Amino acid sequence: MTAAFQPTLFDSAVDRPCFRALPAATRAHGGPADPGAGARTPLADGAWVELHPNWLRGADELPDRLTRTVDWRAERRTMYDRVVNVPRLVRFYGEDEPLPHPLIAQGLSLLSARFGAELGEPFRTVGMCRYRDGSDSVAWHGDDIGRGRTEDTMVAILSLGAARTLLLRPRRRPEGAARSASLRFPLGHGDLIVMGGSCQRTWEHCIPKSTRVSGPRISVQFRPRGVR
Ligand SMILES: O=C(O)CCC(=O)C(=O)O
Ligand SMILES: [Fe+2]
Repeated sequence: MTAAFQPTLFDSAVDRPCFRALPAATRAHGGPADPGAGARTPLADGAWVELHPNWLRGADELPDRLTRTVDWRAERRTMYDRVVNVPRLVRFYGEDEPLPHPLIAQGLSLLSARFGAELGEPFRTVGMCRYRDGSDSVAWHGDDIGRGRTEDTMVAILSLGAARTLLLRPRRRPEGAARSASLRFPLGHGDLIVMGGSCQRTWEHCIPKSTRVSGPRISVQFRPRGVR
């Protein structure tokens, strides 16, 4: 008997993209060093993070589709006295702007349904980054342009395509102390990470460059009004 690949009814059902229901928040025990999957991990200074692996399942064609259909923008930024290329492509969809795919719109409303009551408002904007390869990255920062600088908020990120690692570290560093190790969140295709509480102003996150990246990645960031 040959071991040829035979798609089954079950496979085709799995192939249809669908969002997994997000479990109600449960608190992880053991503190920040143990970010348990699906659980809310409290971090120092009123920040927290939730990781939901495989939130979006079966959307294998979505990264290519977005790559082709989104009008990606290359940005340039002044760093000290030089103008440099931002090492990723971006596209920001403001409130009420048509979103580039129905799954992105569905994700936005599912996040609002799940977190809106606690957040006190819906998610409204969608930012997207395209990391073409392991030399694309985003440097340490908090999403603190706007309300994230002064208020608690939430930023939810859906990761598509190649796996990349998101790092988180506290901004505060006791005088003279070495920086504590950053927390590592490996994000694969379909995974969701939600940063909440004071995370954008008391912690920083980044996607470091890596030589061990298997291809392009797109991140989809869902934010409430006035957070960027
Ligand atoms: O690509 C990611 O997962 C992070 C993107 C990010 O932090 C941002 O655009 O503010
Ligand atoms: Fe960010």
